[in-house]
Amino acid sequence: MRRKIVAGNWKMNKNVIDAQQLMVQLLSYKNNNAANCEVWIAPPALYLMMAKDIFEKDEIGVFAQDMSEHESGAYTGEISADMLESIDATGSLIGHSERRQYHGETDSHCNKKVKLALDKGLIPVYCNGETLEQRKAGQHFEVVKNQTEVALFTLSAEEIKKVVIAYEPVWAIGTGETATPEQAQEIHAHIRSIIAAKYGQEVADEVSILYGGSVKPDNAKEIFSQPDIDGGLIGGAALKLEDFSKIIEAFN
Ligand SMILES: O=C(CO)COP(=O)(O)O
Repeated sequence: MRRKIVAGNWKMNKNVIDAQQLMVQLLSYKNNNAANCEVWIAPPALYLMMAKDIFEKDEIGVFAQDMSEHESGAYTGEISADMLESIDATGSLIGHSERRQYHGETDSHCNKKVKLALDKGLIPVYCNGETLEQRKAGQHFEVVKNQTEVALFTLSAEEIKKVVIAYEPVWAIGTGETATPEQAQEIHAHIRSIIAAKYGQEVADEVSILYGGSVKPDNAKEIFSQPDIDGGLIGGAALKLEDFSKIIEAFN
């Protein structure tokens, strides 16, 4: 059975007081409501240790938004897989489109990061997805195939089963424009078939593939009901308990 997940990517939002408040609200929500999925958050790195303190029984998975491709050393501003392991973080997002767009991250960087994360027992949430131009040019299947192969196909079958993939079409991120459930399902099935072609269907069936891009309380249920969509990576709607909890409940 592959895992079902609702993950919130907080991006660069909230000061420490607001971050703490939302974490405490989330904990109380989680303790008082049965969820049919795992709940994860990726707050800014500065708040990861606070998150680990608040979710001391691992009620909610705690993820970095990025981690270094290097093990340690003179890389100012970066955080390493080792550091994440040392605070018992659950994992890290890797290759988010905003990292690609603003920080020049490529799939070969992602490949190194995914491997490092796995070596440290962290869950990599590998993000991919096409731009608007690529979709308009009909290249989306090819782009996502290439991204997936470059970033993940040096992994063993045992390793790839531990990776969570988040398909996030760039044109749907923060735009209010969502892929239709059918458009998302089509790419999710495509990603699974690419994995199946290399690793076999059994392995492919174990890989959780999340959808991200303007998931909101009013569209989550339909998106999550697609057979190859195992949950969501939520941006804007993860910043308020009211919205995020409704998205979690879309699994019920
Ligand atoms: O980038 C995203 C999650 O990583 C999606 O962001 P939005 O939900 O704000 O579109």
